[in-house]
Formats: sequence, structure tokens, C-alpha cells
Amino acid sequence: MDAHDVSEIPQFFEMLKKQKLNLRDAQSLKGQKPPPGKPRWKTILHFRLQAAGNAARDKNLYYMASSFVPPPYPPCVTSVQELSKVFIDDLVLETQHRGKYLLLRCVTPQDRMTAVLAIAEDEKGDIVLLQVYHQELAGQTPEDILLEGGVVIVKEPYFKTTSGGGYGLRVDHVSDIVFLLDNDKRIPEIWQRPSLRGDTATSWKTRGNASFNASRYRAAIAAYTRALDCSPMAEERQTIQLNRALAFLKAEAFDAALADVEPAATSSKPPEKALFRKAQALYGLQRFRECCDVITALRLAYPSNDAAKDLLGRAIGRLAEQTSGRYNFNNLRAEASRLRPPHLDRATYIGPVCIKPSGISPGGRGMFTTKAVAAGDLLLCEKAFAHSFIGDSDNAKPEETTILLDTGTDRITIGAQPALINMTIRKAYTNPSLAPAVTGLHHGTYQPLEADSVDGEPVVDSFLIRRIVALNSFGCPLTSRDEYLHAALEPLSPSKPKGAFHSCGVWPTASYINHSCDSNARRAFIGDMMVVRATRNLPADTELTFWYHPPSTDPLPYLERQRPLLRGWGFMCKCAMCHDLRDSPAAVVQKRRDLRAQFRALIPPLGGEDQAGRIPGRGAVKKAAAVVDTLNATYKRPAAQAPRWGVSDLQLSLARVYEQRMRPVESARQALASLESVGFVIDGGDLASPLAGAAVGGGAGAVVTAREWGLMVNHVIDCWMFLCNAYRCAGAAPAMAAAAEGYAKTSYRICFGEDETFEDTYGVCPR
Ligand SMILES: C[S@@+](CC[C@H](N)C(=O)[O-])C[C@H]1O[C@@H](n2cnc3c(N)ncnc32)[C@H](O)[C@@H]1O
Repeated sequence: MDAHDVSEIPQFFEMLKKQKLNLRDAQSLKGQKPPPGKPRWKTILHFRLQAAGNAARDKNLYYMASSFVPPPYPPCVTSVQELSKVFIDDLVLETQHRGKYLLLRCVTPQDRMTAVLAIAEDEKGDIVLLQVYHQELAGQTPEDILLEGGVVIVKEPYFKTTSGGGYGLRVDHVSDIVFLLDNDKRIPEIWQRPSLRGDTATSWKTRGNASFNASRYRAAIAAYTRALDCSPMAEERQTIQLNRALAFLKAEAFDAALADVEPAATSSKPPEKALFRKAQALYGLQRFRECCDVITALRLAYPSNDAAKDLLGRAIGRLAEQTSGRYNFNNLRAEASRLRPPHLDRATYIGPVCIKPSGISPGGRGMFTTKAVAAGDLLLCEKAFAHSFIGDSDNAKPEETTILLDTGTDRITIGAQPALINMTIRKAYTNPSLAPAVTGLHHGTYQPLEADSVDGEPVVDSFLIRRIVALNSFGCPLTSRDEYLHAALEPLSPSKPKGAFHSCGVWPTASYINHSCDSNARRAFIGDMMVVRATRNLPADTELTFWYHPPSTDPLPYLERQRPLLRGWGFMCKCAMCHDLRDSPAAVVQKRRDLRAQFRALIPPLGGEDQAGRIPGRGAVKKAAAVVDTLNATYKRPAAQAPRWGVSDLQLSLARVYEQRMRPVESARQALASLESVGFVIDGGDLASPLAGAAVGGGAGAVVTAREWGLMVNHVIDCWMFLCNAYRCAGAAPAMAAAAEGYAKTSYRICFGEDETFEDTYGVCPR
């Protein structure tokens, strides 16, 4: 949703077409042995030079990587012991060798592209390009995944042609590769490193500590695991487990950290470290109530632990957010503008909503209200499961922007999706207790395997996650409010359309909300928090909707409007606005376009001023108002049933021009008309009506009330503000201006998630 989709741009479409041809050509080689390649020394030398060149590349130079989603193949769910060994010269192309494994040793350092690459050899001395995907673990420094001299087992190897035209092994599933530690009995004698034979728990622990101190957490975890396999005495076992727990915490593997501290933390006299690390693991898993309990026990036993005091304060704060939905949005905004990436230390609040079978998505699920809610009420404030951020110009890392070509769905996007897929896989793999929140999301027709672990390791199907990210992820700005303010000032950019974002994230609970152009909820972003609010007053048990692809003011033929929905998510929208389009002949749609163009020739969009800064004259305004009347006459359904966004923005322009011309009565009338065009039903408010007329001069009694709320597009806020200004300017009853300002503030809260910045943005209206 809101990704930068370039599927229809010819240059990208050609890339996809070429990739599909390559795949088809590759399929014709299925089952064949590859022709003999270059000599071993040449291949290795060439790889080393290329890796060195890539490592030296200036990261600040503009460079956009591309990533192809290949046809899916399943992860291995058979234990290594039940697989039989093959060698490189047994491999045939475009084939996953089910029931087999390869034992390989890396003979080069790794190269890092969208995958981690190295040349590896088998025991016969044959070599192959090894491409490993999705293996990076969290941690402060990027660790080498494929170490020169390191030995690995590749389970059910998938041998294929590479995008560069060569041949290689592709490992897409994290659990399909096993990294062997020195001394592993499966390493053949010729590859053993003699100096390390016969090591003890203590020496492995020392190696673990050294790796930990070098921030190489993955290596530290492996060494501590080996130390534990050496049957240490009880006291040493506890130390190693606590050390490993800390390394797991650094790698954000909270489930494993919790398992490691549990024996010590539940002993009769739990050590301080065990309790503290347990509390940290629970915090990482967002189990804030349990975290508070553990840390309270820790504070009682070890009152001088200041770090525990700090953690307790944070956990209490998170618990309050999780249970009450009360956030200090000013703090959230400040953190989002300071932190890079803008990952906020905040809890998820799930408000008066539940998930159940949908009335909109056939056979699927949807989100419903559990009680009546008012427009502006908070329904959900969700922390991203994973969030991949591409910064603004000051902080941008251009190499993170990737073109993702999905040959399965024919969709091409630009942005951080490949990094998001990596993060999602990594989090699901390292924290199996959190995985179901993501693996249970909608995945279309993709058929995942049932098994979720093998050899005691979790199995995460990378192709399932890719599909889930494609169907459920959201493009997002740093904050919705700042994005709106920038977009208002910037000219339209052909390279990235408005409302399309390169940063993206996975918010699993919000993913259950189905689409409608004529929606009743809206999402806003503050860093990696998504804030969902009701846009209308809704009774209990109403199915919630927000738009996946925003409706457009530009009148589009029905099928053109449906195309992105169909391509991206496989459905056509059946809302009243789409039905109106469906029932409008092409000539009518064209007429609407022509009329909008006529209007814009008279009154340009920004400020209503022409290029010389002149406000349109009376004649132009009169003609423009007549164009709006003609445009309105092309619609058959009332606006309260089928909103007319393509009329509403023109009326807003008229309201602005009238305000500039100091004509409050007409400005208010146009602002009201603009609101009614997007479906609002408003009682009172017209300054020319007898009731409001009586109120001019400060009389009491006149009011303006939104009986029904309409489509919540950003300019609704402006409409209410024009009304507020017009009422003040005309000296209408203060209650009318206050009511209009209140509606503006609620609309602002819906569009941007919070209203604490409302006065900064709009200024305080003169009273
Ligand atoms: C992000 S998921 C929404 C939750 C999903 N309905 C579920 O069962 O998990 C997106 C998928 O929901 C379905 N969907 C969403 N909005 C729809 C709509 N207006 N009409 C039909 N299907 C819709 C489509 O299958 C779409 O690919």
C-alpha cells in the first residue's frame, strides 16, 4: 500500500520482461549439467577482484540495486541426518535437489550484494558460486556470514542460472544452510584446523567472549553454544548461558535469550543478571506486564541497580500505552524527527476492534468495531513488526533504494521492500513466538508448508514472507504531517508521485483492514508507529476500511482506477465511488476531465493565484463557479452516497479565492459545498441563511453541525478552517467559529494521527 509502483513505466516493464525471458530460457536447461566453466584459479581470482571492487565502492555515489523475486521453492523440512550427500558434479540446473545435501567450504571472502556471495568448494575440489539470502542478524556491526575457510551444509541445494548468466547455488531459506563450527565431526579431516581440536567449554566460552567484545554476536552465540555442548560444570554452564543470553539480546533474538536465562531466573536465589536479562527479553517481546513483574522483583532484591530502575520506568510507560492508548504524541514526533531510523520505543495499543470474517473480502477476514466510536477516535496505534527506512535527503542512503521485480505478480516497486523482507524474515526466524503474527497474514494463493521447525531450528519460508510483504506492507513517510506540509509546497514530481513512499513497514494488526475508496478509517504515521482513527461516527460491529491506493481527484475510467488494486491485491473495489465510475460512460468521464481542465485554466490549484501572484478576477470566478455546476450535473448519485472528490477540491479553491477577496459569505458557502461534495451532511453554517444571518453580529443560537462525516481527504481540514475564518470575519456567533475549528482539529487528528501540532500548523485563528 502506498509503495512507489512503477509497473507501468515502460523502462521498468522492459526489465521485467527481460527477466521473465531469462527465466524461461533457464527453464529450458532444467535437469541438464552446466557446461564446463572457467578454470578454478581464474574463477576465484575474478571473484576476489570483484568483491574487493564492491567493498571499495563509494557508498555515497548514487546507485540503485535491483532485486528479482524468483519462482518459489519450498524450504527443507527434513533433518540433515536423513539427507544424503551429493557433490557439485552431481548437480543439475534449475533443480532443487530434494533429499540431498552438499558439504562446502568457502574459498574466498564474501561479497555483499542483495545476497551474500562466496565461491565454495566440495571435498573433490570442484567449486561453485554460493548465494545466500536473508541471513543478516541484528547487531551493531555487519558480520561476515560466509567466512573464508568456513564450512557449511547446504540442505536440498537449488542449482540455477544466475542473473549474470553464470551458474550458482541459491539459498533463500534461512534454515537451509547450516554453519559448522570448527571441531564439528561432520567436517572432513582434510578441512579440520588442527590447532582447535579437543577444545573445552572454557576455551569456547573465551572465544565467545572475544567475539562478543568485537560485537560479532552471531559468532559469539555459536561459540557459547559449542561451549555448552562440552558439558561444563553447573556454575560454568550458568555463566555461559547468561553470556549467551546477552549475545541473543544484542541479536534481538528475545525468545532464545529468555530460554537461556530461565533456569537461573527461576532458581531459589536468582542472580541479578538473570533477572535483568529476563526483563530485557520480555521487554523486547513486548510482554510489558511480565517485564514489570520481573523488574519489580529485581528492584526488591537489588535496590541499587539503577539500570533496572530505568527499565522499570520504561516498562510502566509501555504498559500504560498498551492498555489505555494514551500517548504523548509530541514526544513521539520529537523522537521520530531525531532518531534514524525512526524506530520509537513505544507499545502497541489495540482499541475497540476485533478481527472476524469480512463482509467485503470474500472468504477473508476484516477488522470490526466492538463498540460505537466517534469520528477521530483512536482505533489502533501499532508499532511496526518491521520497518525499513530510507531517509530524507540529509540522511539518505541511496544504495538502500532497490527496484524489486516480482515475476510472480508482475509488480515492480522502488523502495526499501527487499530490506523489509529481510527484516521480517529475520525477526520471524529469530523470535518464533512472534512469527505467527506475520505468517498468519493474508498470502493469496501461495501454499506454505505446514512444518515450522527442523533439527530444533525454526523454519521460515522466505517466499511466504515475500508474498505477505507484497500484499500487506505499507509505504510510509517519516511523519504524515510533515509529508503533507512538504507536498503542499513542492511541485509534483514525475519521479515519485505524491502519496508513494520508499520507506515501508509491516504492521500486522492494521493489515486486517480491507480496502474501500469510500473508507471509514484512516492511517497516519509517526516514525514506525501507525495511528488508525475512525473518520466517521460508527456503530458497533462496523467493518473498518481504509484505502490501499488513494482515490484521485482526476476522473479516471473505471478500469484504470481498478488496475492498481487488481495488480497489487487481486480485487476490484465495489464502493459507491467506484460504482459511480463503472456506471459513467467514457464520454462522461472525459467531460469531467475537460471541465476540470477548464476550471484550472481559470483558477490554478495553489492559493488560487496565477503565476504573477494575481487573485482571479470576478469574471473568472463566476465562470469557474458555472463550470462546477456543470461538473456536478454529470453525477447521478447524490454526493452523500457517492462522494465527488473531483468536485470538492475545485470548490475549495473557490472558497480560498473568496476568502482572499474578503467575501466571507461566499467563502463559507463554497467551503460547505466542498465538504458536502465529499459526503458530509451539515446542518446550519450558511451565513446567508436566515438563522445564521440572525447570528451575524454575535447573536446566539446559530450552529454548524456535521450530522454525517464524509470522505476524509486532507483538504477537509482546510474546508473547516475556511469556515472558521469566514464566521469570524462576518462576525457570526462565536459558537459557529468554535465548532468549525473543532471539526478542523478532529479532521487534522484523523489525517495526521495527532492534534498536538494543530496550532503550530494552522496558527490560532484570530478571535
Ligand atoms: C491486507 S489483506 C486484508 C486482510 C484480508 N482480507 C485477510 O483476510 O487477511 C489484503 C487482501 O484482502 C482482500 N481485500 C481487501 N480489500 C478488499 C475489497 N475491497 N474487496 C475484496 N477483497 C479485498 C484482498 O484479497 C487483498 O489481497
